[in-house]
Amino acid sequence: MDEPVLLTGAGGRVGQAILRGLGDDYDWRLLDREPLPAAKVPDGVTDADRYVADITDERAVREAVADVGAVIHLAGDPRKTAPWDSVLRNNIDGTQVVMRAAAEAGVEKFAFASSNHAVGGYETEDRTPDLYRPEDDYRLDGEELPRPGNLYGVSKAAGESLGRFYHDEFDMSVVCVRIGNLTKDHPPREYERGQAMWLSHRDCAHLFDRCLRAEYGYEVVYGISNNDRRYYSIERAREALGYDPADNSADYTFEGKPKADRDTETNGGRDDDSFASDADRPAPESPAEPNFPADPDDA
Ligand SMILES: NC(=O)C1=CN([C@@H]2O[C@H](COP(=O)(O)OP(=O)(O)OC[C@H]3O[C@@H](n4cnc5c(N)ncnc54)[C@H](O)[C@@H]3O)[C@@H](O)[C@H]2O)C=CC1
Ligand SMILES: O=C1O[C@H](COP(=O)(O)O)[C@@H](O)[C@H](O)[C@H]1O
Repeated sequence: MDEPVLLTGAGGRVGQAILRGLGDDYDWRLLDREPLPAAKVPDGVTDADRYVADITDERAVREAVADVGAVIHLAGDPRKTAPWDSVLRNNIDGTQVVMRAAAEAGVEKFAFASSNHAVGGYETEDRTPDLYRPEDDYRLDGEELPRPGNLYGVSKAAGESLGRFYHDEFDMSVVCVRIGNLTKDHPPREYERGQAMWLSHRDCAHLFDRCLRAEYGYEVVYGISNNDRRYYSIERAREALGYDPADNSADYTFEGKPKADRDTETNGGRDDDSFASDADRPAPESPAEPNFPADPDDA
């Protein structure tokens, strides 16, 4: 892609996984309502390409999307316990502002961070916990209707619907990635559901790279690694996008330790957590903590 790529929510966990993997591969324009410390910004991204703005600010968003070829839209409230006023503002209203601005500016490709929680309602009592185990062959493939298990999931289903609308009305290519559970260096520990939907950092970066490079119309895909345990199919992501994940939660013990003789995740080839290639840059205070209060059951 020759034009810049706008990344919203660039300072967060997913944004940083993408930038650590693909920092050198695109001309990035970064938007976040929190100022990004230098350690979170790839080399070569100028101050002019860093927007400190809320995604509900239409003017700022229009400025940020001008002349970009693609948008990866991550900004929002990621909490599964998020209250309605927050998801309404940050996830639904904010997503509509970003998608409309992108469509009206003639952006070619738009990748939207949807969530496993858009379909959490399929995890019924009679299906769980078997669903999370490798022997179980139940699969969601992205063709099913959304079935949110919480209001956060409702907001993600709304984002998918907005994507459908802006694809149909403006012919913008839209891919909605129902992201599983992103953790760094190892799958979620002692958590069957989390291990079934693990998305490693390098697979996350690779998947969004494919969202920027592949040709598609409107797609809903699952964003998980190649886990033996899984109830999401990654076939559509493979077919439509050319996704070819490298990681598998089965290569780790239930406690999250790498099993012997496996190729441990390399963090996109970088051996630390930051972009600080020169000694003058401050080290990150902490790796990409979410700026909403944590979900109570997240350790
Ligand atoms: N981390 C995960 O495992 C998953 C994440 N997702 C989705 O991916 C996206 C990113 O999630 P994380 O990186 O985990 O969250 P995060 O909380 O670490 O990062 C979100 C970033 O967006 C920014 N932001 C939030 N609201 C904003 C607004 N109104 N205007 C401008 N910036 C705003 C925050 O400052 C933050 O830097 C979210 O949409 C989330 O729902 C979906 C499924 C799983
Ligand atoms: O959408 C999201 O999902 C992941 C995984 O969900 P969980 O119920 O297993 O915690 C969550 O970690 C992330 O914060 C959220 O945005």
